[in-house]
Amino acid sequence: METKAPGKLYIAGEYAVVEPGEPSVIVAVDRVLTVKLTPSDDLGRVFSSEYGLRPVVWTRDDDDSIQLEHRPFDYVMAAIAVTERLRGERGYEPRYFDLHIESELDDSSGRKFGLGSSAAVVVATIAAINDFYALGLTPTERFKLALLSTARVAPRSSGGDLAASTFGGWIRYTSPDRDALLEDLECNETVSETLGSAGWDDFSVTQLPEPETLELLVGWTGSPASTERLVKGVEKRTPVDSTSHEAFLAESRGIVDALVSAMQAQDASRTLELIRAARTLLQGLGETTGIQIETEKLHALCEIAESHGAAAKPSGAGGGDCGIVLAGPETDNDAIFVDWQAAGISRLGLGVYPSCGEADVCDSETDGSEAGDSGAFGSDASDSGASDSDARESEGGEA
Ligand SMILES: Nc1ncnc2c1ncn2[C@@H]1O[C@H](COP(=O)(O)OP(=O)(O)OP(=O)(O)O)[C@@H](O)[C@H]1O
Ligand SMILES: C[C@@](O)(CCOP(=O)(O)O)CC(=O)O
Repeated sequence: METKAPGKLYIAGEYAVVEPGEPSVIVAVDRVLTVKLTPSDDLGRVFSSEYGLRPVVWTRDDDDSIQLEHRPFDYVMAAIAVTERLRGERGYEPRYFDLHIESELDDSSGRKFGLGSSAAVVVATIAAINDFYALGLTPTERFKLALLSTARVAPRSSGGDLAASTFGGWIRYTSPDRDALLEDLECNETVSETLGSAGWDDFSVTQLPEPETLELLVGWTGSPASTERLVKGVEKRTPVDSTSHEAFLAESRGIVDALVSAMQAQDASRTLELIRAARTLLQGLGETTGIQIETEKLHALCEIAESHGAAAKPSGAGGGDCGIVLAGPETDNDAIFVDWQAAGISRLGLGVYPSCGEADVCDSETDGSEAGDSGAFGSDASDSGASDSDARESEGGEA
C-alpha cells in the first residue's frame, strides 16, 4: 500500500495566514514524499532516513492509545495517533503496520528545501492509514486530521502547507482556529466531534486556475530556515492585537484578494504587479520586526528575476529556503538561471502537482458528500503522471 503527498510553495499571504480567516495563495509542487505501509504483527515501526539507522517503534497501551518507544513526539507519530483515535471511535479493529518513508523534499544530504516535508509526511501517512483500514475519509476529512496532528507538534502552523499537499494545484487558503481545535481535541471532544466543531469556521480552500501565460520558476538559497522560529519572532515583535499587526493583516488581505481575482481573470500583468506588492509587504514586515525575512540570497534571487522582467518574492517564512518567480513569455528564463548560478542560487526544476478536484471547501460543505473517495493522494496517486519524478527531470544547474 503506497501513498504520495506533494510539497508546496507559498505564493502570497505568508504570516497573515497564521491568523484564522486570513487568505493566502499556495501551490502544490511535483516533488513528493512517499509512504509505503505494510501490515505487521505485534508492534509498528516507522522507517525513514529522518530517524537515522533505526526505525521509530510504537505499540499500544491497554486502553488502545499509541505509545512511542524512546523518541520525542513527531509529525508521523502525531498523524498515527490522531488517525488511530478516529479509527477506534469508528469501531474498526486495531492492527499493527510498518511505514517506510521516502522523500524528494530534501536534498541528497538531508537539507530541507522548504517545500513542506513536515506537511507531506503527515498527509501521506494519514492517506496510507485511511487506505489500510478502508476508513473512506474524504480529502477534507484527511486535511482536518492532518491539521489536528500538526497542531499538536507545531501549534502556530497555519496548515496552508497541509492544504496544498492534500488538495494539490493552486489554492486560496484560510486557516481555522487551531487553539480552539486543540482545546476541543485535548479537553472535551472525540476526534469525530472535533472534525465538525466551530473551530473550523474560518477554514476554507478554493481551487484557483493555473496561470495560462505565466511560468513558475523556483530558486533555492541552499540555507534551511526555521519557519517556527521566524513566526515566533514576528509574533513577539508585532503582538496580535497591535495596530501595526492589524494594518499588516489588512494590507495582506487586500493583496491576496486582488491576486486571487487577477488569477481568476488570467490577468498576467496584474498578477505580476501583485506578486511585487506581496514582496514589498514582506520586506516591510521584516523592517518593522527586525526579522530577516528577505535574506541577502533571497534578495539576489528576486532582483535577478526582476532584472529579466519577471516578478519574484521569498516563499513562505523566508530567512532562507526558496524564492518563487512568475515569468511571462517575454522573460529570458535561461538568463535568470545563469545569473542565479553565479549568485550561488540553485534552480529547482519543479512543476505544479495537479489538483485532486475537491478543493472548493468551506466548513458548511464538508464531511460526507465525498465519502469513499480516497482522492488524488490515496493509493491511486501512484498512477498519477504528476508524481512521477521523471516529470521534473530537467536541465543542468538544478538541485
Ligand atoms: N522523510 C521524513 N520522514 C519522517 N519525518 C519527516 C520526513 N521529512 C520531514 N519530516 C518531519 O518534518 C520535520 C521538518 O519540518 P520543517 O517544517 O522543519 O521542514 P519543511 O516542512 O520541509 O519546511 P518548511 O516548513 O519551511 O516548508 C522533520 O523534523 C520531521 O519531523
Ligand atoms: C510564515 C507562514 O505563513 C508560512 C511558512 O511557510 P514555510 O513553511 O516557511 O514555507 C507560516 C504558516 O503559514 O504556518
